[in-house]
Amino acid sequence: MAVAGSGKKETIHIDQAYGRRLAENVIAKHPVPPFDRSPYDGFAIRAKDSKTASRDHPVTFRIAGEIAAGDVFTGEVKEQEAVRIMTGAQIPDECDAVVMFELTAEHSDEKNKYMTIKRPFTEGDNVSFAGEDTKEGRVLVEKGESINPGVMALLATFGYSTVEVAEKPVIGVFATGSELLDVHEKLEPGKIRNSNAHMILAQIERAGAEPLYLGKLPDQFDLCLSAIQKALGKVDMLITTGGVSVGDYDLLPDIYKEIGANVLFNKVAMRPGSVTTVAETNGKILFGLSGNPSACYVGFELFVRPVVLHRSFAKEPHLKKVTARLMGDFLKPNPFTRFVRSAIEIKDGCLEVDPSGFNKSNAVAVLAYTDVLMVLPGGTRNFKKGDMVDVLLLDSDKGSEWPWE
Ligand SMILES: Nc1nc2c(c(=O)[nH]1)N[C@H]1C(S)=C(S)[C@@H](COP(=O)(O)OP(=O)(O)OC[C@H]3O[C@@H](n4cnc5c(N)ncnc54)[C@H](O)[C@@H]3O)O[C@H]1N2
Ligand code: MOO
Ligand SMILES: [Mg+2]
Repeated sequence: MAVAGSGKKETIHIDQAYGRRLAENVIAKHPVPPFDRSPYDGFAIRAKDSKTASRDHPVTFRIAGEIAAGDVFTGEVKEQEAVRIMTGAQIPDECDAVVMFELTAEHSDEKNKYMTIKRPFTEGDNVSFAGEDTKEGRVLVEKGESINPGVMALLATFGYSTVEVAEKPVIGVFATGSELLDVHEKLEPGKIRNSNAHMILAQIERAGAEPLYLGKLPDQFDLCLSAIQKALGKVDMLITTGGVSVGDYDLLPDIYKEIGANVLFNKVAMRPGSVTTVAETNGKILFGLSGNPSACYVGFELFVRPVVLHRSFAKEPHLKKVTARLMGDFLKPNPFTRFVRSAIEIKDGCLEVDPSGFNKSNAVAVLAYTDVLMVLPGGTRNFKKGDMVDVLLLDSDKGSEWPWE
């Protein structure tokens, strides 16, 4: 976690807050509701005045006034008096119950308006009490949590016109590979379009960081070296895809050496993404993700995303782990822990995981239907339909502390 660094805060306007992560606790600055109020359109009464009311002996109240939501009743409510009150309006001090319009009958004479009821009410009937939702001083949402629409409601409730949030780390992205074409270019022999960059830019956004696309680089040492050196000044972290394995044109390992980066690891016992390399130089983290799309995708979610969340004060920065039932056999042996890109659905009240389809490290089609990474531990094999397995949720803003026990 030392290398992961620490997060920075910034203060933003509430209108920009949706989707960001809190850098401060959201505290109830006053009780909610702030005053006893009516949950119905009806009449506020003193419950004791209704004690004798029954079908045969209705009790009559003189209507002493009316209060709309936003108004406050200034008079005094006396014995056998009621005040017309609307939903959300503050209940007059002397009153302690509310009768819905539907349970009253109204009439009037030359001087006054009246209403009658045919049943008694007790103190507190139909009162929405001050503080029943939340008491003052309660921590409602903790620093590090994501600001969802409900949190937006709380920020507004308590007058947070500005809010402290985690600054989004800026993550630069280079796609490396002389075979790469831009998205608008026509296919030509031996070439493919650069899909990883667009995928990673979206993953960066999903993780809550700021993507900075720096372009694609051909597999030429000097060019890559100077581009990476230059880019480091502009970003908090730098992702490259491709060129990280043992091929003649896999230049990243030598580039890390040349810039004197501290390589934290350059292989991981997992599939896909075994070539994932992470290095650090002057407080900047370099993620050397695989060129293979599925391996690149998994490398991001397992290694980059947790760093983003850690810097955003999330207490559980790793992907949320839950269990699911396998929808079909997965018989392949797993010499190393496998993270299978899979879809999920709910069937008979149970989460089911479908790992079917072409699922190699270079697979791209499956990614469009990937909701989870199904975790099959190293040293296992022959998973059967119906087996319970761990899955890591990709679209949840909740996390796990450390999901891969
Ligand atoms: N002799 C060995 N060969 C390989 C090993 C090994 O251990 N020994 N590891 C294999 C594994 S596992 C993987 S994963 C790949 C990793 O390769 P690199 O990260 O070096 O990536 P590249 O060689 O540049 O490209 C691999 C593959 O991905 C395609 N690619 C690259 N960039 C993109 C992009 N931006 N968008 C879409 N596709 C991309 C590229 O054309 C290649 O097909 O190495 C194995 N080899
Ligand atoms: O790193 Mo490779 O993705 O294990 O296939
Ligand atoms: Mg390679």
